[in-house]
Amino acid sequence: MTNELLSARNITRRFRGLTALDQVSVSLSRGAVHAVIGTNGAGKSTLVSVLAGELAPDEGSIFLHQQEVTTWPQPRRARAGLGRSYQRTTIFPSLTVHENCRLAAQARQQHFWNWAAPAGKCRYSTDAAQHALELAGLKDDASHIAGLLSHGRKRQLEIAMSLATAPTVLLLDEPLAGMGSEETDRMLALLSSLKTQHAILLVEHDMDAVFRIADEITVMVNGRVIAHGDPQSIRDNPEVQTAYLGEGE
Ligand SMILES: Nc1ncnc2c1ncn2[C@@H]1O[C@H](COP(=O)(O)OP(=O)(O)OP(=O)(O)O)[C@@H](O)[C@H]1O
Repeated sequence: MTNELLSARNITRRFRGLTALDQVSVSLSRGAVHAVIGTNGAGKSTLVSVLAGELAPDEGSIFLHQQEVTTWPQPRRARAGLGRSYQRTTIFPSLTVHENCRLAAQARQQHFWNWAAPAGKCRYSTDAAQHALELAGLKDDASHIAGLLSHGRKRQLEIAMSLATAPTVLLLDEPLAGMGSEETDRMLALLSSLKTQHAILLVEHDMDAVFRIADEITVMVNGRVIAHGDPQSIRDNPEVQTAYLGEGE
């Protein structure tokens, strides 16, 4: 049985005259963190948006669980197991941690006959929220007001909200941005524990963290993939050193 849960083949996306993605291919497998790195404007966030179904590609194909989903909109991909987090926090600050997760779960599970039902009465979403909080290490924060959490905990909550939708694939756009070293350590431990059951794509600028956590790395420059491989081969790749990491690093 293949562990490949998502693959994108030869994706091109243009914004008027600019080619933000140029024939980009990536594959995500259960049990692996696949980091996508690159300079500012390389196309990393565009790639995440195309994979998530928020932006349509001009060319190329996307497969989720071996099924072609290229034309599926984002909600349908989410229901099929694709979860994502954003560069900026997207929580509801006045609700509790548990309520945030419950709403995320309910959004996936929503049926026309229970739109009017109070969220707290929906057994599925309450259980899914509880499970997500446990997975994300936020069980003890369940009753806390989300807006009062530390920055690191807010990012954890975003991942918990994504987990509440029961995804198999997680697309994480800079989950470590703005974190101190302790928060980074905690998030990396969380990603390590999640990867056993999920395929994870990690867009990240923190190179130390990338080389600590990634099983494979794709390097992008100006919309193109210039290298792909295990962390050691990326570190040793002269084109990567010149174009991105800086010679001598
Ligand atoms: N909606 C849009 N309309 C026009 N151009 C866009 C749009 N979104 C992205 N771009 C351009 O596409 C290119 C790739 O942007 P993208 O945000 O994907 O890069 P990135 O690698 O994520 O950068 P960063 O690391 O700074 O977040 C950039 O030149 C950007 O200006």
